[in-house]
Amino acid sequence: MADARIIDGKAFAAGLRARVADGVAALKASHGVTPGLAVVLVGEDPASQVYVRSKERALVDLGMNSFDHHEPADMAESDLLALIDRLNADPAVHGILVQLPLPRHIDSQKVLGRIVPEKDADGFHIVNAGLLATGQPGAIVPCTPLGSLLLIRDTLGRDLKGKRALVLGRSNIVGKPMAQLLLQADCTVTMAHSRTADLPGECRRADILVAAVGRPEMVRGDWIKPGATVIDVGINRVPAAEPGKTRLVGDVAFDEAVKVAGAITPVPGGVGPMTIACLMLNTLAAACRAAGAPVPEEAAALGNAQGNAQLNAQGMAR
Ligand SMILES: Nc1nc2c(c(=O)[nH]1)N[C@@H](CN(C=O)c1ccc(C(=O)N[C@@H](CCC(=O)O)C(=O)O)cc1)CN2
Ligand SMILES: [Mg+2]
Repeated sequence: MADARIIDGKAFAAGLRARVADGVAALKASHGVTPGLAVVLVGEDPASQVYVRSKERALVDLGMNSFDHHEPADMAESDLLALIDRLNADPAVHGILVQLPLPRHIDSQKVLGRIVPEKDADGFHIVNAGLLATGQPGAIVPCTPLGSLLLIRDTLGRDLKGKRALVLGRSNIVGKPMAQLLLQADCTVTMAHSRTADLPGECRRADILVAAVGRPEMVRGDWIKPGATVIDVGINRVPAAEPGKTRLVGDVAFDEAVKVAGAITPVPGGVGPMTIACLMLNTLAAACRAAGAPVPEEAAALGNAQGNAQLNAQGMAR
């Protein structure tokens, strides 16, 4: 069997960013509105600093406003909540992003829950989770699962009806929303996790396998159904062969899986770049909603007939 097609998330993300830039220009021209995202970073975690810088650069590159709030690690939770309140009230701010993880003395759920749902660019608020779970078009969808769905659609086409999908991992920010998106796309969805019996057997039944457990190379080649589409959400840093160096691996043993799968995302260069591109898309969508302009279809990402009918009714489908 030929090796799997490598799904180029970096290239797809570049195309998506170009479409977002076009949408930003169109919104400026039609409504005189420049989308703006407040980027809140608390503390000096080096990885978070890198991600936040990439987000701020992407915003400016695509013609949007970046409102940067870099706060000290010992910031009081009450001060962070007060900052969120100010951003909620600011009409120039269409989206608010609080980089995770937050320092341990701050209750992340409390902070994320303080963001008004319509500015929740990450889609982490329980109102957005509820809208997604009930299949409503106004949901802001978390960036990593949204990006994963866009890659799956690009690989398999938009009709995913009847496909068996397995989501490995049950986090609120990846596993659960990913399962909801696949369910709405009419897949038969299984959620698996560390306590699942016969995990390899469950995986082997899946036409679409999304791995989001945070365990380096846990999914082996012989866990994969021949020809399956494999989406590897894991970003794990492990020691490299060269002493003192590290390298990135996913949750899937890529060298084994590539020989069995039909298509597979690499790490790096697969799902990762989609996360920031989808944050840009969600920011544009939030600004469109605030301005009463049509929302880009990719941001809604409802793959089912019901969702598309709802979108058509609002003149949003492409
Ligand atoms: N508020 C949020 N916090 C965090 C999120 C998030 O979506 N919202 N996700 C992660 C970090 N993250 C963005 O914030 C992120 C992680 C990875 C990548 C990425 O492009 N990865 C590259 C590899 C990068 C490298 O070499 O280290 C890839 O996979 O190709 C983008 C964004 C946690 N926090
Ligand atoms: Mg990747």
